[in-house]
Amino acid sequence: MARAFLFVLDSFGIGGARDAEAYQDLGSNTLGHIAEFCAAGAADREGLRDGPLKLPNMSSLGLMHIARLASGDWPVGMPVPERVFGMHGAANEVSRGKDTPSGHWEIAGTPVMFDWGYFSQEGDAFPPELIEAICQEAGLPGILGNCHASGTDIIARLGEEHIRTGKPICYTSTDSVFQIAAHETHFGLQRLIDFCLIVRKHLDPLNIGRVIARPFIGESSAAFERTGNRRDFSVLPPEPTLLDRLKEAGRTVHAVGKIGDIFAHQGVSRVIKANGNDALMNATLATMDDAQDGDLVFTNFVDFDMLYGHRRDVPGYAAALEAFDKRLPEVIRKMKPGDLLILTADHGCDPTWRGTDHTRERVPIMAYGPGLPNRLIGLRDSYADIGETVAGHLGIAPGRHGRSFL
Ligand SMILES: O=P(O)(O)O[C@H]1O[C@H](CO)[C@@H](O)[C@H]1O
Ligand SMILES: [Mn+2]
Ligand SMILES: [Mn+2]
Repeated sequence: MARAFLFVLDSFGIGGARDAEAYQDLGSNTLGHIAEFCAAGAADREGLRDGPLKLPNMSSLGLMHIARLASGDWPVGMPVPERVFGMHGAANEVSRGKDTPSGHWEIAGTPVMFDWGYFSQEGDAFPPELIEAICQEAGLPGILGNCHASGTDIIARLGEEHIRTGKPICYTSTDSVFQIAAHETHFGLQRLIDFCLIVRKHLDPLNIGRVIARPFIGESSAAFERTGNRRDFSVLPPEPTLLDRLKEAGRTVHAVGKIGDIFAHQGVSRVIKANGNDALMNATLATMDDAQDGDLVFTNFVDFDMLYGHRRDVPGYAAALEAFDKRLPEVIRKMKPGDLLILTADHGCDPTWRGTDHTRERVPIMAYGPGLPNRLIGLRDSYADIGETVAGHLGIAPGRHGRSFL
């Protein structure tokens, strides 16, 4: 039994999704394209990184073999190790949304078998009666934005007008989200959170997955910067997840980073917040020291997606992967006999792809533990196999979806 450590590298897809075409994502491959750019010298950035993508530790856990299995090609310019350790494979997503909650809930054994609500791509994104209702309830003069946008672009474009008028910036994406950007001091962080809660209530009938608070600071367009005070207000998962099942069995679920928010705090025993992948890794390592036999430590590493994937920043994404990889031995050193570590992702966000949205891809599964056999677990039909593997490892009853690969 011992403990389970489940790490989601947010948006670290590996291409090859069977249904990618339906999302206009045929050919997208987050790892594959980053490796290609790096090998071609197109991801060099002075003071940050250069040359081919270097992920020796994840490669030892089977990443190269997984990539070839999932998309047919070895990642360009990356050595293939002779020996790999642990169990490794790739998974398809059965949930229809290529978004964070769908991905995480499916990883936790609960696929999303219904369609989320989405906002219009043409004209105004939000229905006028919704805007009227939320502004009236919050006592606001109106909103800015009302469109599909990239979060950093829209604050650069509308942030000054927001400060002048007091109107929050509301935008969406191809995810089922209503995002609200507002200045931390001019508008106020608490006021932003209160507004999000009002909006959350009005969106439940529209089946929108998340309202996200996007606070920022700075005094002019060029200086605006989003802060670590982001908050996600999610609807509840459609069924009890692995987290609820563990909690019910008396286990402690340690949720590091945005995991608590993603699960609307259902099945979460402890929330450990940290801002940035490095701080998230530190928090995870500290939590590994606290975790008892039978516990789950569940961490989301958000920077890959938020800072680099959506921003279409290939050198940034590559450097973040290399930094993560470098710290993996610290994790391995903390593992005790009987522990299980699984690295995976929730969807893709290919930084070389058009637009700024997620991409429909397969995700890697790298499972490692002292004494775990070394073998390929193939292409899994659902991310739910990951949650069921954790359930089996921690000795709780199987759930309704997926099956353990142990
Ligand atoms: O462009 P930003 O604000 O980072 O938004 C991105 O982040 C959202 C939530 O992860 C996604 O839906 C995507 O739109
Ligand atoms: Mn995500
Ligand atoms: Mn995202």
